[in-house]
Amino acid sequence: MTGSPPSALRPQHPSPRSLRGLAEAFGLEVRGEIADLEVTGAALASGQVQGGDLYVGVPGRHAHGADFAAAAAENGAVAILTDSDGAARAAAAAPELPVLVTPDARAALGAVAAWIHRTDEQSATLYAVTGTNGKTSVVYLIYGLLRQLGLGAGLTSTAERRIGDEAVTSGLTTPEASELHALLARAAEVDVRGFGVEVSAQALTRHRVDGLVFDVAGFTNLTHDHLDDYSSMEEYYEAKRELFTPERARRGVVTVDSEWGRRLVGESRIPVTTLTTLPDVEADWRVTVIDETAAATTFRVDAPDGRALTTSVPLIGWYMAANAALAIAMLVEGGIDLDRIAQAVERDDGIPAYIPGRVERVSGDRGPLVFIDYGHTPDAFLQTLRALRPLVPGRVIMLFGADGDRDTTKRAEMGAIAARGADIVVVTDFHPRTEDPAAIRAQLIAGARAAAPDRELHEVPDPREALRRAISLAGQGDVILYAGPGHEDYHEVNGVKLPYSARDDARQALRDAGWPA
Ligand SMILES: CC(=O)N[C@H]1[C@@H](OP(=O)(O)OP(=O)(O)OC[C@H]2O[C@@H](n3ccc(=O)[nH]c3=O)[C@H](O)[C@@H]2O)O[C@H](CO)[C@@H](O)[C@@H]1O[C@H](C)C(=O)N[C@@H](C)C(=O)N[C@H](CCC(=O)O)C(=O)O
Ligand SMILES: Nc1ncnc2c1ncn2[C@@H]1O[C@H](COP(=O)(O)OP(=O)(O)OP(=O)(O)O)[C@@H](O)[C@H]1O
Repeated sequence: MTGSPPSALRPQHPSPRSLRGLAEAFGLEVRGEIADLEVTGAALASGQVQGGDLYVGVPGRHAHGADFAAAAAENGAVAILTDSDGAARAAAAAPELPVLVTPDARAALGAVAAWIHRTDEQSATLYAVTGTNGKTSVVYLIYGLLRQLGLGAGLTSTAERRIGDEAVTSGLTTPEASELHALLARAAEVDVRGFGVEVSAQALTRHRVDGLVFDVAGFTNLTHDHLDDYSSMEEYYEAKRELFTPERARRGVVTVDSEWGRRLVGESRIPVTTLTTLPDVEADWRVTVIDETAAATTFRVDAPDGRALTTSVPLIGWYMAANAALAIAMLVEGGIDLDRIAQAVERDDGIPAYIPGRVERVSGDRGPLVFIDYGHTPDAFLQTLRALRPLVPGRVIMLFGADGDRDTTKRAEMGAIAARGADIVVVTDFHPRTEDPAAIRAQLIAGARAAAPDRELHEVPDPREALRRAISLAGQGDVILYAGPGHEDYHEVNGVKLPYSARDDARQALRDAGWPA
């Protein structure tokens, strides 16, 4: 998400389709005159409607989208697709706007958007990645590898939507189906051969990836998160498992390091191949980390057919090797020969991946190492602290907060893991949204105190000041991990997104402290 409204990548030369044809194809009830109307796109938010769009009005938590029919019409919508309740609302709000009625407009949207954008004729290989942590990373690694192979590539992630070199900042992790199909249509215009999609559990639950079948689905891991949206880990798992069905994907690659991954293999309804980083776990693909430095992680991948590849990623931590290996295995499952990948990575001396805000180093060659990370789950904290510890002789200083209005049950555990794994913790504010920021900090601190009562702990509400405090405590040979903000460029307080880039601020704070950055 961004401080300013995210823009979207859409086809530049859409071929209009008849609205009458759409109504007939989907058996939609029509209210109003649509005889000569043509449609070129679809949008689920009135503010995102462009001329020629079908506006899709769905009920939400706060409002019914059909209530915004007038704004959609003003922006150029040719008609509204909505349910019967929405039809009555639309008639009141924008009597001139034709209405197409369907029982559940959100459920219809994927197929409708695919029809409008002709994405059922898609020729790019589609890769979907799900799991709690690592989705964005794997999607960027797939994109990086495809480009390395000389193939046109695209991606959608929490950080960006990207087609070739063209990128826009993301709103949701997984776009609504209207945006996703428009992206794929744009990708087809520029001959993208492979496209990576980060698929959240919410996307599967909310029809966002409807209207397409992925060629390869990948699974990273499943750990505590989103227990505000799902009532239990079981329910959260079941939402993710949905990706491994023939309606959603043709084949899969499952990381079996976790119990959830092993269970998924048994319950998948599509053929899957397995991957592990653990020596004592059975799997088709095996990943062995060879070397970890502050600049790169080197690893070996053993394929099921006996071939192997040794390479590196300019990313920190064993899990980036796991993420890169998953990307490689998914490409192989998608039809790319492993030897071709091996030649490309050997030629370039590794995989040239850049993942915005994922354990991203902002410090220079003197002073403390400073990494900005997007980790906001207990497991991401744990794994990243583990990855960083061996990189420095000195202390690990961890700076973090926790999202307001999101899963509150993970906070104590996040505090505990930080206090156990770091030498100094600095607790700050991170998107308090509508919650009392002091209460969020108190939950984190309670978790930290319970786990490591003697740990040096600083509570500094303002993130800018907190970062300066962390830097003032650090010297050469120490590392600062600032977990949470990652690539983001805002700090959300009470519904207002204030401009704030942790990466820029950290570089400035380092320079102010006399270190290069
Ligand atoms: C809880 C949830 O899923 N909310 C989603 C929902 O919003 P809502 O129900 O609150 O919508 P609402 O405000 O009642 O409005 C209803 C409808 O009217 C439309 N509207 C509203 C106002 C207006 O002026 N014009 C207009 O058209 C809205 O676009 C919406 O379609 O419909 C919106 C429109 O698509 C989504 O943006 C919004 O996602 C919110 C931002 C969200 O945070 N979702 C989270 C749960 C989420 O999906 N997260 C996952 C996982 C992240 C991860 O990887 O960790 C993700 O994929 O991002
Ligand atoms: N394979 C992994 N296992 C555990 N932790 C990981 C893994 N990969 C990345 N991480 C950690 O999780 C954080 C988020 O990584 P990434 O953005 O790739 O995951 P994600 O699944 O896309 O998360 P989100 O959906 O919240 O964007 C990283 O910044 C890092 O701290």
